Amino acid sequence: MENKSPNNAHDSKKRKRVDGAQNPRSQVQSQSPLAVKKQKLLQSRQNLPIWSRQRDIRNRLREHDILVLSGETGSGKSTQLPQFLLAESWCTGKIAVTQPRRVAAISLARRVAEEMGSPLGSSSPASKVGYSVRFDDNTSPGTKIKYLTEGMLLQEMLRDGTLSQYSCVVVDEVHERSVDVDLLLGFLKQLLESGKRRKPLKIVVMSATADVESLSEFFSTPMTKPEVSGDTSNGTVHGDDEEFNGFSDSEQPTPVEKKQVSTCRVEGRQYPVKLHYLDNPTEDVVDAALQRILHLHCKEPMPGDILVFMTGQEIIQGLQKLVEELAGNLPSEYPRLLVLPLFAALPQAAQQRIFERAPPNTRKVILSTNIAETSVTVPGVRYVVDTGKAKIKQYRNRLGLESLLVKPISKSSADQRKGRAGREAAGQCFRLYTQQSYGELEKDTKPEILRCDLSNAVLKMKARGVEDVLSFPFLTPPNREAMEKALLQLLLLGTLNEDGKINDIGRKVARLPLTPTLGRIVLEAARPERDCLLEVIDIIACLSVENIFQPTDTEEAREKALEARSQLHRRQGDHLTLLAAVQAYASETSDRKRWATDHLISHRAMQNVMNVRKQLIAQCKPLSPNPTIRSTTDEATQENILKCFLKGYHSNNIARLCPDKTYKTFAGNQTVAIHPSSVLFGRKVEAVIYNEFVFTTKAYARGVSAIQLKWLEDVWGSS
Ligand SMILES: Nc1ncnc2c1ncn2[C@@H]1O[C@H](COP(=O)(O)OP(=O)(O)OP(=O)(O)O)[C@@H](O)[C@H]1O
Repeated sequence: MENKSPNNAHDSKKRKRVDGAQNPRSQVQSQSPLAVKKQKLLQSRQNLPIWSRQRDIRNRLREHDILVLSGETGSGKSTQLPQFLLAESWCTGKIAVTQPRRVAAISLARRVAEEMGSPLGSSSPASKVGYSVRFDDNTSPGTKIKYLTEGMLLQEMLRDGTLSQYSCVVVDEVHERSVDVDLLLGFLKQLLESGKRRKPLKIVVMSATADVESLSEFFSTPMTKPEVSGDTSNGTVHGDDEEFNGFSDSEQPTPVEKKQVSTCRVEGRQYPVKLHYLDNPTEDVVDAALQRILHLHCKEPMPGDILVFMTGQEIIQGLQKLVEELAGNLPSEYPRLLVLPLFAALPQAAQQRIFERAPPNTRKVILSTNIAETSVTVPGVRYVVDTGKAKIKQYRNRLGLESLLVKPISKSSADQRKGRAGREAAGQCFRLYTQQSYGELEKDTKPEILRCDLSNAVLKMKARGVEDVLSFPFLTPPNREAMEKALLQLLLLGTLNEDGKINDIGRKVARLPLTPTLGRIVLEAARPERDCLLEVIDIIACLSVENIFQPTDTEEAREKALEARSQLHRRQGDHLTLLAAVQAYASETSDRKRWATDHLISHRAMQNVMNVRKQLIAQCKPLSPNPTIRSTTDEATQENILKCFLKGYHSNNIARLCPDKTYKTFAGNQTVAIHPSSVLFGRKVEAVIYNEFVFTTKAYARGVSAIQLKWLEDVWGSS
């Protein structure tokens, strides 16, 4: 039968096998699934617009240290450019490729490993491609190309200031302008100008919508005075490059050579994307998305998956329910619908499901926040539905409050969203707004540094030895008031000394993969007086993942949840309730999944909590090598746990009850209500701490616990 097969591909495979029989070496090669896949992907790589620019790009980087590369979405920047550079004689170390988000870092590493015929990450010492994201370092000693989040590269810079293991840093999707990317650009500029690297370091900055002019100017204009006054007191190891001690304040400015920056534009994309707008604005964007999904599903041929951009987790889960209900009622001749949510707090394994091909006769519908907006290729997606909105972080200096607000996206974001279609074949993008509304959008999203709490950024700068943070080379300098506020907050947290220098606590906090606030809470818990490190880690692990409690959006659901979780609820509030849930889950030895279902708790979120908890315990070992396990029914322990949070939250996340029975925040004197999801909902206590200030129909505090005002003296009085 096999011999008579008319299938050419099959024949050619067979021919290869016959050839291989004569040459054992090629037999091994031709049979290795990795090599077969590599060969198969080579063809598509060669069709990418960037392929023909390979020689040009390599030449530019031989002559220049800095390249600003722009090119349309899907032209091949993220996957191809690092591979082009591997064979260059200057490339003796690794190539770091930063991404704004872990979902992109992981999926790009997986794709590039396939393209190179390499195993991924730590799965084999022979692996050439890996990734590193918070709580997951998947690299091997042989890793040459490492995709990592911007935050992870900043963490690496705290340990190795000259990035001595790298020959090249590619800063991808720079248009997103996260705080981390802005810090990274500043540090890289300082590093290049310091002349402290023995081996060359090449920098590539790229994006589809990069502001090439500002970036070139930023890198080519020398700093008048180098700003880094190296912090060597933390025992930093700098690898085999010369130590990057920076410059002390007393040193005279050294003339810095003007850097030549090369710029390059890659034109074109492989497949077109047809754009559609609404004729009239819609009032109900969720309903418009639902209608569009069903219309596409019923009218458009298979295959063709749908990617929908929504604002946040709750709205995504709501729409998921609606789509699933309606899809369940469709006549059987229609293909099946598989709805997959995607948002930041979702565990990694669940996020990665979107990259699996849909089962036969099934259409994938991915409901995503803007985390799938840049860099990712979701296999199978032909249609993008864009609601035109995103949750955007907003910081109000005066109040010291950071909140997430739903706002219209920028043109640049809309174009990135559109670019998620047309990556494997021609695609279509449905914008659920009018063409006029598109015209009215801002060109770019405002850099995060102009609209967020800067304490994390400032602590990172201080930990890296930047004394005068106000003159750090920022692509867009942040508001001075916000910087001063951050400095003050770090001082109140006890991470800086009165003279503004980082202290031991600050250094320890900067090394934890947590915000300064959460890091300070952990450090407080490790103090012998408090001695509740493991318990606080359990709570912080919960705060680092999606909500562990199943949503209760109706009164009936709320009552059911109250009953199911009654044994876990703690009258002191949500922090100790989370702790009770984690401890009960961890001690469940028979059937954890069942336990989670019975308590209306997400098993998936709990698995993630266990993972984060394990990693935080490992990272906190230096703080307390043998932490005690405390009885959490003991009142003194409960009080200590809450005092640790009070220490970290300081006056920012505290509200007290006023005579008119409303709660008012300490910072800003804002009226705030306890969120209905809290176990303290409806209760009146003298004061509360809370994890989040959110504004939906009104201002709410979420993740709330009761505290006593008399604790303040004990907590804030101590260093
Ligand atoms: N995981 C994947 N599965 C299938 N095809 C992929 C995958 N990743 C990349 N590709 C293919 O490679 C092309 C180039 O992707 P790449 O991410 O390198 O482009 P890019 O220029 O960086 O795009 P963007 O600016 O949108 O991030 C995609 O359009 C797609 O055809």
